[in-house]
Amino acid sequence: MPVEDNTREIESTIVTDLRERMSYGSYLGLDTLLASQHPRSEPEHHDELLFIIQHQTTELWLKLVIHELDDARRLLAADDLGAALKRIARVKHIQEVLTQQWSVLATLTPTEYAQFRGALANASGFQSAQYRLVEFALGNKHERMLKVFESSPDDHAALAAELERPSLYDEFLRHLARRGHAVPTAVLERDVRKAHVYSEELVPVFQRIYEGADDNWRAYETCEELVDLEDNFQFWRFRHLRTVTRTIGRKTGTGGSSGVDFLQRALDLTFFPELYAVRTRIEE
Ligand code: HEM
Ligand SMILES: N[C@@H](CC(=O)c1ccccc1NC=O)C(=O)O
Repeated sequence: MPVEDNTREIESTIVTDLRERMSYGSYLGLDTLLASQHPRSEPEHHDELLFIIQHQTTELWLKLVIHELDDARRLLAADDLGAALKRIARVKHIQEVLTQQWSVLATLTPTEYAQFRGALANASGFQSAQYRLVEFALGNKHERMLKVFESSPDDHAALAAELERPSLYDEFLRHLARRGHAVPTAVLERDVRKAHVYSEELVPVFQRIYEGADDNWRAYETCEELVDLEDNFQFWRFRHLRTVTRTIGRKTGTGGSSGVDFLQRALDLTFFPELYAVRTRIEE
C-alpha cells in the first residue's frame, strides 16, 4: 500500500552521527576514488567523463580478476580444485560484466569522440598494466610487452615478476600430472616466461578426462571452466574491436599501432589450445 506522502520514515535506530564512526565513504575511500576523474579536454567535452569512467571501472574489475586468478593458482598448486573453481567462476562473471559494459561506451559517436581524442595524446589501453598482468596470468606471455612500462617502475616490476610465474594453465597441468595424468615432461618443464604453445601430446590427456568424465569430475569441470574463461576473454576482445571500428574506423591508434588490424590479430591468440583441440576428437 503506498503511503500518503510517498515518503519512507527514517527509523529512529538508524545511525546518523558518524563523527566518531567509520562511514560508508571512508571505508570505501570514496574521497580519493571520486576525485580521480580528470578530463583533459578544454573546454571540457561532455563525453570525456564517460570515457574515463568506462576505463576506471574496467581497471577496478581487473584488479579483482588478478586477485582471484592469483588465488586460483595458489589453490591449484595445493591441489584444491573445488576452491579454485569458485575463484574461476567469479572471474567468469566479472568478464561478463566487462563485455556487457561495452554497450555504455557504444553510445559515444565517432564525432563526439573525435572532439576530445586529441586530448588523449599517446595514452592508450595498450599501456594498461593490469590488462597485461591478466594476459600473462592466463599464459599469453610476451616479454617485449614490458618495454612500454619502463617509465612506471612499479608496473614494470609487477609484470616482470608475473612473467616468471607459472600461468593458471601451467598450474592446472602440474596438478593433473600430480594426479597421474600423462602430461608431457616438455610441457611441465616449459619456459614459463614464454607463451604456451600448442602441444599435440597434451591432447590425449584431455581426451581421457573427457571420455572418463565420471571418474575425473573435478578435472573435467575445470577444463570446461577454462574454456568458458577463454571464450569470455575473446568476447571482450571482439567487443573492443567492434567498438574501436565504429568509433575510429581505420585510423591508427593513439598508442602508435595500426589500430583495428592490430586488434584483429589478438583474436588469433589462444590460452588453452589443447582444450579446444580435444573437441575435434570427441567420438560420436
Ligand atoms: C572509443 C573507445 C576505444 C578506442 C577507440 C580504443 C582503441 C584502441 C586501439 C586503436 C588500440 C591499439 C593500440 C593503440 O595503438 O592505441 C587499443 C588497445 C587496447 N585498448 Fe582500447 N580503445 C577504446 C576503449 C578501450 C577501453 C574502454 C578499454 C578498457 C580498459 C580499452 C583497453 C585496451 C587494451 C587493454 C588494449 C591493448 C589490447 C591488446 O594488446 O591486444 N580500450 N584500443
Ligand atoms: N587507443 C585509443 C585511445 C584510447 O582508447 C585510450 C586512450 C587513453 C586511455 C585509454 C584508452 N583506451 C583504450 O585504448 C585511440 O586510438 O583512439
